[in-house]
Amino acid sequence: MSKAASARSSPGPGAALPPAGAGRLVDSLTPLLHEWLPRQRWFAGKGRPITGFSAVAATELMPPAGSGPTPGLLHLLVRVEQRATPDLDAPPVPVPPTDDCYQLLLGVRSALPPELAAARIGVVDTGPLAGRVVYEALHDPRLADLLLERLRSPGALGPLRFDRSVEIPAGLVPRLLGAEQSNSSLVYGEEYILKILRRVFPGANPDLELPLALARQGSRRVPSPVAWFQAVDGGAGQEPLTLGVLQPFLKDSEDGWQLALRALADGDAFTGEARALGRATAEVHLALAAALPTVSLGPRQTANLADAMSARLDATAQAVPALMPYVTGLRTAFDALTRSGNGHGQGAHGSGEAAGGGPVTRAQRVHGDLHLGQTLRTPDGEWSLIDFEGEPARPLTERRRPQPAVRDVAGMLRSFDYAARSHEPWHPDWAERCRSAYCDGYGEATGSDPREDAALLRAYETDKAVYEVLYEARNRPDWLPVPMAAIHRLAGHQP
Ligand SMILES: Nc1ncnc2c1ncn2[C@@H]1O[C@H](COP(=O)(O)OP(=O)(O)O)[C@@H](O)[C@H]1O
Ligand SMILES: O=P(O)(O)O[C@H]1O[C@H](CO)[C@@H](O[C@H]2O[C@H](CO)[C@@H](O)[C@H](O)[C@H]2O)[C@H](O)[C@H]1O
Repeated sequence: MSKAASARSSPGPGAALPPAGAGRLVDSLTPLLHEWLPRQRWFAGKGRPITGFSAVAATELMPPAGSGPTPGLLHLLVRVEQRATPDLDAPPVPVPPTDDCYQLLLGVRSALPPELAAARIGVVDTGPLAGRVVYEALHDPRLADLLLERLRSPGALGPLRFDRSVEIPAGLVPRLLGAEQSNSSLVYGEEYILKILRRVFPGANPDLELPLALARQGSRRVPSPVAWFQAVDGGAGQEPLTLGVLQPFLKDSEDGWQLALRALADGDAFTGEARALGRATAEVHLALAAALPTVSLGPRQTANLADAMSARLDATAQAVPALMPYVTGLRTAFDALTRSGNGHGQGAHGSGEAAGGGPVTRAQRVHGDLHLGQTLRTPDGEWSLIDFEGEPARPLTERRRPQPAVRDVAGMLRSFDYAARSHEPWHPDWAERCRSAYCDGYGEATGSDPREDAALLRAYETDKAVYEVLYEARNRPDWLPVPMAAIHRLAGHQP
């Protein structure tokens, strides 16, 4: 971030509220947030009652007007406390209490025009905004425009710091992308896309950190960030929270998921694209390994990896009882990681022996949640990777740890299976051929086929399918049969 324009005081109105004011504001919004927040797709704490809201920071990007049509824009960082309670319809499970921090951008008006009706959160009862309507600001072009203005002129505003690495043109017309996301994104003038992170954490967010590192490396496989904003004043030595990243918008690109479904519908093989995707993934991995530290995982760390996968399996089976009959079969994939002589450790990403014997696995920074929906093919036929946030449900420290690169390969292999399974009739051969072509392409670019790391690949594929079971149970219960079919296969049950 050192090359970025440095923070200096920012033009225009706006100010941070003092802690007491921020607290009063969030208290007055609490009844509305209770009702609205759990309904948002990006709210990660679904299925558990909210026990409280508290203010981390509140900043007026545009102070609410006393009256008249001018909208105010409030930037809130809100801590959401949730009790440890049973999850879904499952028997009690040890889901620990959480207090996650969410980023909210709220518009404030005295009356909401009809075109913003869908963005309405509600009318505030008490406190400084009593009688005003608050709404999801990203739906309001005037407020989306204001956010871009902040990014165009780097500087500090209370706890918020806006940085940019290039000049950004003014007057780009904003549009909000569809709601099916873990975060929220605004496209400006079909030239840039601003991703607003919703659940935010102290520490460098890989969604900014990795594209910046790849840009330094000269990688053309990832759109490089041109501006970003953070909260820097988290108190008591807390690291900054990454809040948003602006990147070039890949106009007229299509994502790999849509293209794969279209190929299935048209009876096309998709193997050429799968091979190209394998090469693109490999190129990103090579660039990440060159840009950021890599480590070797010895037998003990590999055993820890297997234990963590096993623990996730147990916790998920508690939360989603349909997984229970498969636990023993699935665990064999994790147990195999701790045995030597099983093909693990022979490929490019797991090579050599530890001093005391046993395999050594190479680990590096990875994408962490790679699937077809995270790939974009531009009109010139090139593939890019996006969304380096990692699996949103995992802690940031875990997501930022170097990991075996086959983890991403496994994610993409799962995705070909997902695509085939979500098409009627099911085409298992289509998925098999794509999976194979993807590994071929990956091997061509790295000189080593990921299938050589058979045990590691199977373990990661199993771990990913377990993650997907929980993800679908929480977010899209209708999709649960898709990962469950893979669970059936990976556990060694008869078709
Ligand atoms: N640079 C880009 N160019 C074009 N479209 C993009 C770009 N980045 C993201 N998108 C689109 O925005 C969607 C959401 O972005 P993503 O980073 O995956 O957000 P989330 O973490 O909320 O899922 C993607 O599925 C893709 O369609
Ligand atoms: O929101 P993100 O894109 O960061 O990722 C989450 O949502 C994904 C679904 O939108 C989910 O991916 C799963 O479904 C995909 C099809 O919609 C499929 O291609 C993936 O293979 C499958 O894992 C992802 O796991 C989740 O983290």
